[in-house]
Amino acid sequence: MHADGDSGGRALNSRPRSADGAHHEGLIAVCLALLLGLFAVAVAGVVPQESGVAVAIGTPVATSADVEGLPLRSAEGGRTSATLLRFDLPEGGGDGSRWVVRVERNAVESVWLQRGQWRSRQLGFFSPDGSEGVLPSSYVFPLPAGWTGPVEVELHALGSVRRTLHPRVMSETQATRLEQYGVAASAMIYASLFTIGLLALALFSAARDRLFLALFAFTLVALLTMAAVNGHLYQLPGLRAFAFWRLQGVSALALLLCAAWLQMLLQYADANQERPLRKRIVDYASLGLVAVAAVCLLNVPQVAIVLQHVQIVLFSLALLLGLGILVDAARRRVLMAWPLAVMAVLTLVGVVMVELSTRGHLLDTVLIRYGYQMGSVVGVAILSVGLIGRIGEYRHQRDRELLARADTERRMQREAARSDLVAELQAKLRMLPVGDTQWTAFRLLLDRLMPLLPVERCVVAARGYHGHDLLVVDPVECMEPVKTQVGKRELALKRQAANAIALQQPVTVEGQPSIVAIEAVVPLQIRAPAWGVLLLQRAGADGFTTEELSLASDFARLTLLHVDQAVAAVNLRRSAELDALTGSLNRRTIDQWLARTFSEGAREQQPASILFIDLDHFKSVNDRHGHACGDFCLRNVAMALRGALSEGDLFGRYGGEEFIAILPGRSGAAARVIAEQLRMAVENLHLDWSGQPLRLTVSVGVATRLEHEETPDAALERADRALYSAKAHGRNCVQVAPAVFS
Ligand SMILES: Nc1nc2c(ncn2[C@@H]2O[C@H](COP(=O)(O)OP(=O)(O)OP(=O)(O)O)[C@@H](O)[C@H]2O)c(=O)[nH]1
Repeated sequence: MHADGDSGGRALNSRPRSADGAHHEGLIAVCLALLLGLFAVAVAGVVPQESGVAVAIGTPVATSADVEGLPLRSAEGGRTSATLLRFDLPEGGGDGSRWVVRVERNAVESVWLQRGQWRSRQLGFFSPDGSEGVLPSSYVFPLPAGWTGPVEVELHALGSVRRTLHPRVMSETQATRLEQYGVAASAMIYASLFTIGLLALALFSAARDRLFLALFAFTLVALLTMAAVNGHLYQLPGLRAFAFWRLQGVSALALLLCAAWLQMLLQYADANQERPLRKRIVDYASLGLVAVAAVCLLNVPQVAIVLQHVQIVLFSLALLLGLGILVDAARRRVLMAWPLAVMAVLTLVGVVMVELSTRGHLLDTVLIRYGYQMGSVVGVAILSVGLIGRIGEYRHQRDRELLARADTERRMQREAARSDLVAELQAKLRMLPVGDTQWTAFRLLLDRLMPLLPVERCVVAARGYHGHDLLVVDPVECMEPVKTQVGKRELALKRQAANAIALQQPVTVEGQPSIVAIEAVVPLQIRAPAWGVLLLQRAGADGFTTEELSLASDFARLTLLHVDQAVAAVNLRRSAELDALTGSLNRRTIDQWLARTFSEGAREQQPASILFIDLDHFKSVNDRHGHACGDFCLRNVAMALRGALSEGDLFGRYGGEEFIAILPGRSGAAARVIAEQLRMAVENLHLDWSGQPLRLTVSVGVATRLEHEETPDAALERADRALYSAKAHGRNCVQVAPAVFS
């Protein structure tokens, strides 16, 4: 079974939005369109018909009217406008209630009705009367009960800028119904903006993105602006002072809203990064709008008159600029840009309609009055959805970063484990005997590999690797069952060891239908006929990733490399230190040990002795049986002599048929005894060369370090003379050199 896992991270879409994201956006847009449709149908069904008594607008009383309705001119200098309303009142109220004159709430200083001595209460936009109720949408003047038939009444208004009023006569019940509708519409608008504002704050605290703080600010300004436009701002105790700026305050807020809208869109469409020129244009436009808003707050009446004509142009320009940003964003497939663009167009149309109605070109209806505001709220809601959708993009981005970081950390962890393994292999394998080298190396391999791979069992099985069979198991408790399993699978494992790449296969247990584990077989690159495998077993059906398998292969390769190097180094060291024929220490090594033994003996005031051992009449062996027999004898004599020595004694071939034994810590007497043992060991050696028995003897010269001697030269000379003496005494004997030979 091949590993089919990914390489540590799934490929993530790097495009700004996936097809899936576009699909979601479409779904959201459809839902919003449906909601809007439902809303429109509900509004159409709920808005009461503005039926009532026909009102004929008569000749203005104080100033001339140039548009239908009631034109109002600057109130500076105390001028008011008044017009004569003519209507015919049937007997009693339309539905049993009183007749009222209802005028849509427009930004006038004050408005009232007058007929002869009778004068209605005086109502004002900026100073709402407590009796008008919560969130009033009109000025309502109840008419005296006795008025029936043709009635002529003057409508007086005082204002700072030109406004067109649309008075209507209707029953009080109908006026109340219209009023309730207005309250509901404005309450919905404020509540929606308030909720979106709170949502923006919550999103800011969750996502810590300034974009949501900008959305909160935008929503707040929108809420204030709409409350000011509808005249409700001045009902709130804390904000009543805003009435000081009259209409200019409303204009200032509306201009600020336009600036906030542009900045918001810039952030939303991410244009500040991609379109530097447009960002500059939008920044300048926003600055310009803020500057005009600041001028408004100077409260100069002339500015108010000029603004009355200019502000619609500024609003439209801001909306168009925003529309441009949105269309561009929609082309770049920014989430929710198309629905937002549509809402921007609808809002633009709504604003223009309101302006036309203010100027008397259109009837002032509740739908016109609140329609564009509701459109704006829906726009803000769409904007919020678009921005919330961006959270998904942030999440993708963050996921990508987290994955990349996790990947880097994992790679660093593996690199660290790899270099630790190399360092440990180098440090520990240096001085070990060959058999221990392999076991230690594979133990290190498992120790380093297991924390990196979640596995339940790790095994190294090798046969004939540098002459050794090996089975290293982690955890060690599994040794016995693993030994049995490996024994049974020996042939199969040998075949798998010949593969070039790691494989994995399911592990099943008899009687169980499902896979209980996955086993990876990583071949060890050992030269045939030796072979070896690294077996990794993971519980469950989750296989190993190719990355994991290559990691295991890499670690195994490194381990083998270091074992091979260590074994080669040991062999090299041996060949440098040992005599090739007999396997004893060679002359060079013996010289080093001699120097060391003597200097240590002198430093620690310890005795040390030297034995020179020379084969007797060896030339005749060579001559009689040939050099091969001579070599055979040398090997066997060396073995016998080595076997007769104790641990701690050193033995080497000094040259030709001459051997040397170094006996650290041995006095002359002890050395004599050992020399005698060596002599006897050779004498008792029964060799056989091509059916012919061979008997050999050795002569031994013994010398011991004198108290002052730090180097072996003199002692060597004494031992040599003692050997010479032994030869002279008939061979096959031991001679101890006196302290000074005479
Ligand atoms: N086969 C073999 N012979 C060696 C080797 N090294 C030295 N010899 C032989 O050892 C013999 C030494 O002979 P000699 O020095 O005359 O001494 P001997 O015959 O042992 O006689 P004594 O030492 O006086 O008892 C020579 O014939 C060398 O050729 C070796 O590595 N292999």
